[in-house]
Amino acid sequence: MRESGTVLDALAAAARRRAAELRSGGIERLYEEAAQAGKRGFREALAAPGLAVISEIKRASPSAGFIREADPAEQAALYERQGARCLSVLTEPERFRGSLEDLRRAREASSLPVLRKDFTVDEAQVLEAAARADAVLLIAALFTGEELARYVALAGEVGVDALVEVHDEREAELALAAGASIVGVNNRDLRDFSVDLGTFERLSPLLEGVVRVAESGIKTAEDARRMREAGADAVLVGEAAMRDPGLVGRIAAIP
Ligand SMILES: O=P(O)(O)OC[C@@H](O)[C@@H](O)c1c[nH]c2ccccc12
Repeated sequence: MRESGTVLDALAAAARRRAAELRSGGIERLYEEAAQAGKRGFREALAAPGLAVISEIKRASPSAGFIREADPAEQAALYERQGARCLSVLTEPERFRGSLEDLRRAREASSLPVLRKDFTVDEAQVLEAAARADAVLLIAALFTGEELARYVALAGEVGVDALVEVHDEREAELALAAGASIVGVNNRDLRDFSVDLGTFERLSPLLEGVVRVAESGIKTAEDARRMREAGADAVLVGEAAMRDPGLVGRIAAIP
């Protein structure tokens, strides 16, 4: 596991505490809820022809601070009108000011597949996501290779797509070895919040067999075009789309 930054460690530790509470309610119940949930094809939406935009609902972040207040239902409907193919919703409460209620309301207000964006570190959280969303984020830096493979398999068993997020070559190899079918390259280093779109350009050739998502630091349609030219099937845009949803429409118009 990469020696990750203190913010990432703190977020993962908080997620572990929440997962323990979740688990205390009974893991069987979580399996039942996951099994009953309907699904919208997250992976299919990203794999369809043309550059897909995953538009994120994020009120704040450690790197940007407070971004802006948002009603998740209004934001979801606005993103859908602009041509987003999927939504990403932050559910981490402390540093991102998200919630499961945001996830529920965003998914209810649109027809788009929704990714639950949080610091998943436990089986219970995968099941919780499977009952409420169409995809779950697995950050490779938080797992050993064996753990990552186990969580990717679990996601497949309970019918939720897994977006495995990587930031370097080693993690890209881990994601492929774990059987990931969707890999997001985070252009932001979660240790120091530095952003380099070259990260996606460097790692993309390693990921040709899977659905490739370029995440973070995409501020203009030109940035998105650059990711497309480097092999991206999708771009995930948060802060810039929260500040200017019209950006989603400009990116969705890229052939
Ligand atoms: O706001 P940006 O620079 O467009 O980044 C969006 C998204 O990639 C970012 O929010 C993100 C990528 N991976 C994460 C993991 C946890 C929380 C957030 C993230």
